[in-house]
Amino acid sequence: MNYRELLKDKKRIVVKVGSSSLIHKETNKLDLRKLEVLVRELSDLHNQGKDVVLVTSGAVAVGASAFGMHGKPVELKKKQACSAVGQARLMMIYQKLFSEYNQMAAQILMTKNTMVNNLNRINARNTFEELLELGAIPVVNENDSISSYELEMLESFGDNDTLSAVIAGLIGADLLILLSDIDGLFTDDPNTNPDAEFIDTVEELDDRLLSMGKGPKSKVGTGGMATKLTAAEIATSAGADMIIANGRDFHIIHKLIEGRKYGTLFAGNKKEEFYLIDYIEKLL
Ligand SMILES: Nc1ncnc2c1ncn2[C@@H]1O[C@H](COP(=O)(O)OP(=O)(O)O)[C@@H](O)[C@H]1O
Ligand SMILES: N[C@@H](CCC(=O)OP(=O)(O)O)C(=O)O
Repeated sequence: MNYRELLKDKKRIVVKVGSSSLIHKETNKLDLRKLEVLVRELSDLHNQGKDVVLVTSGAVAVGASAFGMHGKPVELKKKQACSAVGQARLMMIYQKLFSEYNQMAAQILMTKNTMVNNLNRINARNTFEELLELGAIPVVNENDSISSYELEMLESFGDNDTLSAVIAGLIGADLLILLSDIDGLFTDDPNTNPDAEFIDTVEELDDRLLSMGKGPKSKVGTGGMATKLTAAEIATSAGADMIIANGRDFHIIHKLIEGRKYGTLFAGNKKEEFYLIDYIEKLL
């Protein structure tokens, strides 16, 4: 049997969408038609009886456009102010769209610090479990406007790729889907190397594969593929399958669940002794 055919039986699915998949590049404003498709796809997964968690970026970009800024701000406190305004707007729109499909959207804002602290981590897990039990769809982002730990340690925001994998591990998800502006993992960044080859399936993440995303990281300026491969390491070690696919058209979500061949699939490979905290500490 084709491994991808098993995807239709997944019960608990985390979907992460990057800013680039949600925002009109020219204006930094939300692509509302795409958001509608995203929400409809997730609502339908939920109607199929699956637990669904959405990890969404976009707060800084939406806030920047609300303030009339051109492009995303560089200065940290400006980014924080933008995320405070943008997160509220983003959530208002998700709430409205999910309610049109009779779904209950719930907001959870997290920081790495939340995950390191044992009590906070257990609280977060309990909240996710209760929300899913009650039939809500948690909508998650980093708590950018107050995430002082990351600011002190890294002087920049963390990223939602690793956050979504940590959440997948925390709640025992069996599938993580990262929707990006690229078709999946290539042997090198295809935007800079025309000879880069597409990788369909990764059964075992080894150092050679992990290094493929590292080089181009500095060139692309964002997390790029490096953070997606870190996410793959966490999610697959926790036992979840992970897919990186193109978020150009969010209809891809149901196509992936149907087992159709899009994106790069990383097969879950649960480590005998998997302790999420070990992986989180490596990120700090
Ligand atoms: N080995 C690779 N395979 C595919 N894409 C890569 C690779 N290395 C770097 N990239 C870059 O990663 C980008 C996607 O990451 P990113 O810009 O952070 O997207 P998102 O906003 O969706 O998280 C691609 O557009 C591509 O330029
Ligand atoms: N938390 C930030 C985005 C962080 C992030 O990982 O962004 P992206 O690389 O677009 O997924 C925001 O909402 O603007």
